[in-house]
Amino acid sequence: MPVEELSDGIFNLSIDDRQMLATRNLMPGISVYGERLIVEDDVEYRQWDPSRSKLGAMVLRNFEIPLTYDSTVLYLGAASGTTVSHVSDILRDGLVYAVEFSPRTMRDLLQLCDQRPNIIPILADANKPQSYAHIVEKVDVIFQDVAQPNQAEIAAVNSKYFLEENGHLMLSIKSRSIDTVASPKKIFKDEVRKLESGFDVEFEVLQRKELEPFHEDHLGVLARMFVDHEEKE
Ligand SMILES: C[S@@+](CC[C@H](N)C(=O)[O-])C[C@H]1O[C@@H](n2cnc3c(N)ncnc32)[C@H](O)[C@@H]1O
Repeated sequence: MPVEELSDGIFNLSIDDRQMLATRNLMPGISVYGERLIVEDDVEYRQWDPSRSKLGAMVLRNFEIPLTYDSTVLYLGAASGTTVSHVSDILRDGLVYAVEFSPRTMRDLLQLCDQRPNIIPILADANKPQSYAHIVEKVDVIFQDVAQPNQAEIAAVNSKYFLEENGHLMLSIKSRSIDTVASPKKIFKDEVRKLESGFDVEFEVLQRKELEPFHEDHLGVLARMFVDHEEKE
């Protein structure tokens, strides 16, 4: 079975002429959400369904994924950990801080954390980074999937607290969480403009693409935080 590494720890498997996105399973033998496990050359992979994961969709939409085996990541909007589990697979020697504000969902996430030592669960509102500043160190990457009206602001305020110099922000923007009536294209343009110049941290937007056909009315954004204003000139 041909296996192609698309990015560090992220694979495309060709099975019976069909392509399958996958990560290498950090916990062999354990399926997290009913996904398929495939063994090839003594390595076990876990199928990664892009229609259940904005990050998975971003991989298939050819974003440059800034994650490596030893990255530290702040993940905002972890839910029960479907995508966090794949981030955990990728970060074999790294760490992911997983923030989720729903106590009920957090209970499922805690079960995942029991199995995986590189996930630190945090029950908190991503609007209040000061409430978890005593737990989270500086990170290489922030990934955000929170479906809130102030998505860009949440990304900016967390980046200011936690993102390393030249660190990357990966953001999924859901237009319908911002405005159900306005055109998604206009909303996306406004949100990207806010990221570029609307806050006291500024970002260089490196890639922006809609996440269809996997997620309707969602924009994926990859950005790098400017260290200071001079660098931008
Ligand atoms: C679309 S789901 C995330 C799915 C998840 N990223 C995945 O791919 O497995 C959005 C999650 O963000 C959480 N959320 C929304 N607003 C939040 C906030 N302000 N702080 C923390 N979590 C939030 C919701 O409770 C929900 O679980």
